[in-house]
Amino acid sequence: MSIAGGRTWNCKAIHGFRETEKSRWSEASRAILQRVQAAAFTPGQTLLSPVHVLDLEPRGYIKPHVDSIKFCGATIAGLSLLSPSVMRLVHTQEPGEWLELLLEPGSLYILRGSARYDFSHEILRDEESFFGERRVPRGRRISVICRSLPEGMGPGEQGQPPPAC
Ligand SMILES: O=C(O)CCC(=O)C(=O)O
Ligand SMILES: [Fe+2]
Repeated sequence: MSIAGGRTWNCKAIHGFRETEKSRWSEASRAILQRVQAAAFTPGQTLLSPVHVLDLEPRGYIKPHVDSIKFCGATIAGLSLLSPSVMRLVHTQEPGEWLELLLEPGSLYILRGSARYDFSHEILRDEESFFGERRVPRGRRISVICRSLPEGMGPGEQGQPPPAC
């Protein structure tokens, strides 16, 4: 399955989804992407292009993973749209060290530093979607994800496999 013209990546971490890579945006969307990029990236970082758009169905979820360092650099910035969701970060060496983020529609999360490399990230499935005591019912969720390229990789050398695999 793919969104208009998109390429489907077969990824084990993500369930109940379709996705695409998008390089053409309306002027209004470009302005939003520029704000995201100004907030999340330093001028020295080259961005993976095009932008990754992920459409998770209400029953869809993302299992814990660390984006591949082969294809994704030091920063991941995700704009979370439509349904609220809970993102959980768990330390890969110390599973008792974890935190959860409530991603309200329109919120932006930025994974960099330790959060990028030392913690896995996941989006909880509807049955487990709680933020503390608060139930966060899941509906369709769309995320728009900007990533930096691995250090030293030029725009022409971008790898093809999905960062989550
Ligand atoms: O949907 C998101 O916000 C995160 C997606 C993700 O983790 C990935 O594509 O690697
Ligand atoms: Fe990821």
